Amino acid sequence: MIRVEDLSFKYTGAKEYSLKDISFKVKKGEFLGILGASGSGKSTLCLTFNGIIPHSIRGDFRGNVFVKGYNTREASVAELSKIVGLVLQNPDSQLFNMTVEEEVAFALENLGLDVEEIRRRIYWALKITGLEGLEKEFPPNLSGGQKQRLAIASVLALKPEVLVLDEPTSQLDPIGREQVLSLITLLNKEQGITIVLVEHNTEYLFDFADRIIVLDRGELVMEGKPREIFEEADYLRELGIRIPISVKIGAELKRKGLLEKAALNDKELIKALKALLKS
Ligand SMILES: Nc1ncnc2c1ncn2[C@@H]1O[C@H](COP(=O)(O)OP(=O)(O)OP(=O)(O)O)[C@@H](O)[C@H]1O
Repeated sequence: MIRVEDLSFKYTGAKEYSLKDISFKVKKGEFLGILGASGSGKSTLCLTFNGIIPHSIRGDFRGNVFVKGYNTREASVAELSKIVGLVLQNPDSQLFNMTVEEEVAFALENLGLDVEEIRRRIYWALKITGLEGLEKEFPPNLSGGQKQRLAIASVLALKPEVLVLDEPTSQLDPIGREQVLSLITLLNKEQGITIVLVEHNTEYLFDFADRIIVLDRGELVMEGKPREIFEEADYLRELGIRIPISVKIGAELKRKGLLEKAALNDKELIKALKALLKS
Protein backbone atom coordinates (compact mmCIF):
# COMPACT_ATOMS: atom_id res chain seq x y z
CA MET A 1 0.00 0.00 0.00
CA ILE A 2 2.90 2.35 0.85
CA ARG A 3 6.46 1.92 -0.33
CA VAL A 4 9.13 4.31 0.91
CA GLU A 5 12.40 4.02 -0.99
CA ASP A 6 15.65 5.70 0.08
CA LEU A 7 13.73 8.73 1.29
CA SER A 8 15.66 11.77 2.49
CA PHE A 9 14.21 15.21 3.14
CA LYS A 10 15.69 18.54 4.21
CA TYR A 11 13.37 21.52 4.80
CA THR A 12 14.28 24.60 2.79
CA GLY A 13 16.74 26.62 4.85
CA ALA A 14 17.43 23.81 7.36
CA LYS A 15 20.99 22.63 7.93
CA GLU A 16 20.26 18.98 8.64
CA TYR A 17 18.19 16.39 6.82
CA SER A 18 15.04 15.58 8.84
CA LEU A 19 14.74 12.18 7.12
CA LYS A 20 17.83 10.23 6.12
CA ASP A 21 17.71 7.43 3.59
CA ILE A 22 14.60 5.72 4.91
CA SER A 23 13.08 2.62 3.29
CA PHE A 24 10.15 0.48 4.43
CA LYS A 25 6.79 -0.83 3.24
CA VAL A 26 3.28 -0.88 4.67
CA LYS A 27 1.02 -3.71 3.53
CA LYS A 28 -2.69 -3.39 2.83
CA GLY A 29 -4.67 -3.78 6.07
CA GLU A 30 -1.54 -3.55 8.20
CA PHE A 31 -1.25 -1.50 11.41
CA LEU A 32 2.14 0.22 11.55
CA GLY A 33 3.24 2.10 14.66
CA ILE A 34 5.91 4.82 14.50
CA LEU A 35 8.04 5.55 17.56
CA GLY A 36 10.79 8.08 18.07
CA ALA A 37 11.88 10.85 20.41
CA SER A 38 10.86 14.44 19.81
CA GLY A 39 12.46 15.79 16.63
CA SER A 40 13.26 12.34 15.23
CA GLY A 41 11.24 13.00 12.04
CA LYS A 42 7.90 11.29 12.73
CA SER A 43 5.70 14.22 11.63
CA THR A 44 7.89 14.93 8.63
CA LEU A 45 7.51 11.31 7.53
CA CYS A 46 3.71 11.46 7.96
CA LEU A 47 3.54 14.52 5.71
CA THR A 48 5.18 12.61 2.86
CA PHE A 49 2.37 10.03 2.63
CA ASN A 50 -0.24 12.30 1.06
CA GLY A 51 2.23 14.46 -0.81
CA ILE A 52 2.11 17.57 1.44
CA ILE A 53 5.87 17.01 1.33
CA PRO A 54 7.12 17.73 -1.37
CA HIS A 55 4.13 19.57 -2.97
CA SER A 56 3.10 22.09 -0.28
CA ILE A 57 6.11 22.04 2.04
CA ARG A 58 9.24 22.32 -0.01
CA GLY A 59 12.80 21.24 0.48
CA ASP A 60 15.38 18.82 -0.81
CA PHE A 61 13.38 15.62 -1.41
CA ARG A 62 15.32 12.52 -2.45
CA GLY A 63 14.15 8.96 -3.05
CA ASN A 64 10.51 8.04 -3.60
CA VAL A 65 7.25 7.38 -1.79
CA PHE A 66 4.70 5.23 -3.61
CA VAL A 67 1.10 5.06 -2.42
CA LYS A 68 -0.91 2.29 -4.06
CA GLY A 69 1.55 2.47 -6.94
CA TYR A 70 1.31 6.27 -7.37
CA ASN A 71 4.57 8.13 -7.04
CA THR A 72 3.82 11.02 -4.65
CA ARG A 73 6.12 13.27 -6.67
CA GLU A 74 3.73 12.94 -9.60
CA ALA A 75 0.27 12.58 -8.01
CA SER A 76 -1.38 15.70 -6.51
CA VAL A 77 -2.22 16.12 -2.81
CA ALA A 78 -5.93 16.07 -3.79
CA GLU A 79 -5.55 12.73 -5.57
CA LEU A 80 -3.46 11.21 -2.79
CA SER A 81 -5.88 12.44 -0.11
CA LYS A 82 -8.56 10.15 -1.54
CA ILE A 83 -6.31 7.21 -0.68
CA VAL A 84 -4.51 8.51 2.43
CA GLY A 85 -6.38 10.39 5.16
CA LEU A 86 -4.19 12.44 7.49
CA VAL A 87 -5.19 13.24 11.08
CA LEU A 88 -3.02 15.60 13.13
CA GLN A 89 -2.30 16.14 16.80
CA ASN A 90 -4.57 19.10 17.43
CA PRO A 91 -8.19 18.60 16.27
CA ASP A 92 -8.87 22.35 16.59
CA SER A 93 -6.53 22.97 13.67
CA GLN A 94 -8.66 20.72 11.44
CA LEU A 95 -12.19 21.88 12.36
CA PHE A 96 -13.62 25.11 10.99
CA ASN A 97 -17.30 24.57 10.13
CA MET A 98 -20.42 25.60 12.07
CA THR A 99 -21.88 22.16 12.70
CA VAL A 100 -20.62 18.60 13.03
CA GLU A 101 -22.55 17.60 9.92
CA GLU A 102 -21.15 20.47 7.83
CA GLU A 103 -17.66 19.58 8.98
CA VAL A 104 -17.96 16.10 7.50
CA ALA A 105 -19.81 17.36 4.39
CA PHE A 106 -17.13 19.95 3.68
CA ALA A 107 -14.50 17.49 2.48
CA LEU A 108 -17.07 15.70 0.32
CA GLU A 109 -18.38 18.74 -1.53
CA ASN A 110 -15.40 18.97 -3.84
CA LEU A 111 -15.68 15.34 -4.91
CA GLY A 112 -18.69 15.93 -7.14
CA LEU A 113 -20.80 13.29 -5.35
CA ASP A 114 -24.61 13.38 -5.53
CA VAL A 115 -26.58 14.58 -2.51
CA GLU A 116 -27.74 11.10 -1.56
CA GLU A 117 -24.19 9.70 -1.55
CA ILE A 118 -22.99 12.67 0.54
CA ARG A 119 -25.79 12.02 3.05
CA ARG A 120 -24.94 8.31 3.17
CA ARG A 121 -21.25 8.99 3.80
CA ILE A 122 -21.95 11.57 6.53
CA TYR A 123 -24.26 9.10 8.28
CA TRP A 124 -21.68 6.29 8.02
CA ALA A 125 -18.73 8.42 9.19
CA LEU A 126 -20.62 9.83 12.20
CA LYS A 127 -22.02 6.42 13.15
CA ILE A 128 -18.67 4.66 13.05
CA THR A 129 -16.98 7.39 15.08
CA GLY A 130 -19.79 7.33 17.67
CA LEU A 131 -20.94 10.90 16.94
CA GLU A 132 -24.50 10.08 15.89
CA GLY A 133 -26.99 12.51 17.41
CA LEU A 134 -24.45 15.37 17.46
CA GLU A 135 -25.04 16.41 13.81
CA LYS A 136 -26.20 19.96 14.65
CA GLU A 137 -23.66 20.57 17.41
CA PHE A 138 -21.15 23.46 17.17
CA PRO A 139 -17.72 21.68 16.92
CA PRO A 140 -15.95 23.92 19.52
CA ASN A 141 -18.56 22.72 22.07
CA LEU A 142 -17.47 19.09 21.75
CA SER A 143 -15.10 17.38 24.20
CA GLY A 144 -11.48 16.82 23.13
CA GLY A 145 -12.13 13.16 22.31
CA GLN A 146 -15.26 14.04 20.32
CA LYS A 147 -13.37 16.73 18.38
CA GLN A 148 -10.64 14.31 17.44
CA ARG A 149 -13.24 11.70 16.42
CA LEU A 150 -14.90 14.39 14.28
CA ALA A 151 -11.56 15.14 12.61
CA ILE A 152 -11.28 11.39 11.92
CA ALA A 153 -14.92 11.27 10.65
CA SER A 154 -14.29 14.05 8.12
CA VAL A 155 -11.26 12.21 6.79
CA LEU A 156 -13.09 8.85 6.80
CA ALA A 157 -15.96 10.26 4.74
CA LEU A 158 -13.54 10.37 1.80
CA LYS A 159 -13.29 6.57 2.20
CA PRO A 160 -9.48 6.45 2.37
CA GLU A 161 -7.73 3.07 2.33
CA VAL A 162 -5.00 4.33 4.65
CA LEU A 163 -5.34 6.47 7.75
CA VAL A 164 -2.19 8.24 8.94
CA LEU A 165 -2.53 9.63 12.46
CA ASP A 166 0.20 11.82 13.94
CA GLU A 167 -0.06 11.71 17.76
CA PRO A 168 -3.87 11.98 17.64
CA THR A 169 -4.25 11.45 21.40
CA SER A 170 -1.49 13.66 22.77
CA GLN A 171 -3.82 16.55 23.61
CA LEU A 172 -6.66 14.45 25.02
CA ASP A 173 -7.68 13.49 28.54
CA PRO A 174 -7.62 9.75 29.44
CA ILE A 175 -11.26 9.21 28.42
CA GLY A 176 -10.79 10.96 25.06
CA ARG A 177 -7.58 9.03 24.51
CA GLU A 178 -9.30 5.73 25.17
CA GLN A 179 -12.17 6.63 22.79
CA VAL A 180 -9.83 7.57 19.96
CA LEU A 181 -7.57 4.51 20.38
CA SER A 182 -10.61 2.17 20.45
CA LEU A 183 -11.85 3.80 17.26
CA ILE A 184 -8.48 3.32 15.55
CA THR A 185 -8.49 -0.38 16.54
CA LEU A 186 -12.02 -0.80 15.18
CA LEU A 187 -11.18 0.93 11.88
CA ASN A 188 -8.21 -1.40 11.40
CA LYS A 189 -9.61 -4.71 12.64
CA GLU A 190 -13.22 -4.39 11.46
CA GLN A 191 -13.06 -2.05 8.48
CA GLY A 192 -9.69 -3.28 7.19
CA ILE A 193 -8.29 0.27 6.94
CA THR A 194 -4.49 0.38 6.83
CA ILE A 195 -3.24 2.36 9.83
CA VAL A 196 -0.02 4.32 10.27
CA LEU A 197 0.03 5.70 13.81
CA VAL A 198 2.50 7.89 15.66
CA GLU A 199 1.69 7.26 19.32
CA HIS A 200 3.56 7.53 22.60
CA ASN A 201 1.25 5.03 24.31
CA THR A 202 3.58 2.09 23.84
CA GLU A 203 1.24 -0.31 25.73
CA TYR A 204 -1.38 0.29 23.06
CA LEU A 205 1.09 -0.22 20.20
CA PHE A 206 2.34 -3.41 21.81
CA ASP A 207 -1.21 -4.80 21.89
CA PHE A 208 -2.50 -3.64 18.51
CA ALA A 209 0.27 -2.75 16.03
CA ASP A 210 1.38 -5.44 13.58
CA ARG A 211 4.75 -3.81 13.11
CA ILE A 212 6.67 -0.86 14.53
CA ILE A 213 9.36 1.33 13.05
CA VAL A 214 11.61 3.46 15.24
CA LEU A 215 13.19 6.72 14.11
CA ASP A 216 16.22 8.41 15.61
CA ARG A 217 17.42 11.79 14.33
CA GLY A 218 15.89 11.13 10.91
CA GLU A 219 17.14 7.57 10.55
CA LEU A 220 15.12 4.38 10.66
CA VAL A 221 16.95 2.47 13.38
CA MET A 222 14.59 -0.43 14.17
CA GLU A 223 11.82 -2.24 12.38
CA GLY A 224 9.95 -5.31 13.60
CA LYS A 225 7.02 -6.86 15.42
CA PRO A 226 6.16 -5.14 18.72
CA ARG A 227 7.69 -8.05 20.65
CA GLU A 228 11.00 -7.71 18.80
CA ILE A 229 11.04 -3.95 19.38
CA PHE A 230 10.21 -4.03 23.11
CA GLU A 231 12.77 -6.75 23.76
CA GLU A 232 15.32 -3.98 23.17
CA ALA A 233 14.11 -2.01 26.19
CA ASP A 234 17.55 -0.57 26.99
CA TYR A 235 18.11 0.68 23.45
CA LEU A 236 14.63 2.27 23.36
CA ARG A 237 15.41 4.04 26.62
CA GLU A 238 18.68 5.35 25.14
CA LEU A 239 16.68 6.73 22.21
CA GLY A 240 14.43 8.61 24.62
CA ILE A 241 11.37 6.45 23.97
CA ARG A 242 8.95 5.83 26.81
CA ILE A 243 8.60 2.12 27.42
CA PRO A 244 5.71 0.42 29.26
CA ILE A 245 6.27 0.12 33.02
CA SER A 246 5.77 -3.67 32.83
CA VAL A 247 8.58 -3.87 30.25
CA LYS A 248 10.84 -1.79 32.52
CA ILE A 249 10.18 -4.02 35.55
CA GLY A 250 10.51 -7.19 33.42
CA ALA A 251 13.87 -6.04 31.99
CA GLU A 252 15.16 -5.19 35.47
CA LEU A 253 14.15 -8.60 36.87
CA LYS A 254 15.78 -10.31 33.90
CA ARG A 255 18.97 -8.31 34.47
CA LYS A 256 18.97 -9.45 38.10
CA GLY A 257 18.64 -13.05 36.94
CA LEU A 258 15.15 -13.43 38.43
CA LEU A 259 13.34 -13.90 35.10
CA GLU A 260 14.52 -16.04 32.23
CA LYS A 261 13.06 -13.81 29.53
CA ALA A 262 11.75 -10.27 29.57
CA ALA A 263 8.02 -9.78 30.23
CA LEU A 264 6.66 -7.47 27.56
CA ASN A 265 3.27 -6.46 28.92
CA ASP A 266 1.22 -6.50 32.13
CA LYS A 267 -0.17 -9.97 31.49
CA GLU A 268 3.26 -11.51 30.90
CA LEU A 269 4.75 -9.75 33.92
CA ILE A 270 1.98 -10.96 36.26
CA LYS A 271 2.40 -14.52 34.94
CA ALA A 272 6.17 -14.37 35.42
CA LEU A 273 5.84 -12.91 38.95
CA LYS A 274 3.34 -15.61 39.93
CA ALA A 275 5.74 -18.31 38.72
CA LEU A 276 8.59 -16.59 40.57
CA LEU A 277 6.63 -16.45 43.84
CA LYS A 278 5.72 -20.13 43.54
CA SER A 279 9.33 -21.22 42.94
N1 LIG B 1 9.00 23.43 8.88
C1 LIG B 1 10.22 23.07 9.27
N2 LIG B 1 11.31 23.74 8.86
C2 LIG B 1 12.56 23.38 9.24
N3 LIG B 1 12.82 22.32 10.04
C3 LIG B 1 11.77 21.61 10.48
C4 LIG B 1 10.42 21.95 10.13
N4 LIG B 1 9.59 21.05 10.72
C5 LIG B 1 10.38 20.21 11.42
N5 LIG B 1 11.68 20.54 11.27
C6 LIG B 1 12.84 19.83 11.85
O1 LIG B 1 12.85 18.49 11.38
C7 LIG B 1 13.24 17.59 12.41
C8 LIG B 1 12.14 16.54 12.58
O2 LIG B 1 10.97 17.18 13.07
P1 LIG B 1 9.59 16.43 13.20
O3 LIG B 1 8.57 17.44 13.63
O4 LIG B 1 9.32 15.66 11.96
O5 LIG B 1 9.92 15.42 14.40
P2 LIG B 1 8.91 14.61 15.33
O6 LIG B 1 9.56 13.31 15.58
O7 LIG B 1 7.56 14.60 14.73
O8 LIG B 1 8.89 15.47 16.67
P3 LIG B 1 7.69 15.68 17.76
O9 LIG B 1 7.52 14.35 18.43
O10 LIG B 1 8.25 16.72 18.67
O11 LIG B 1 6.48 16.10 17.00
C9 LIG B 1 13.48 18.43 13.66
O12 LIG B 1 14.84 18.68 13.75
C10 LIG B 1 12.72 19.71 13.38
O13 LIG B 1 13.33 20.81 14.00
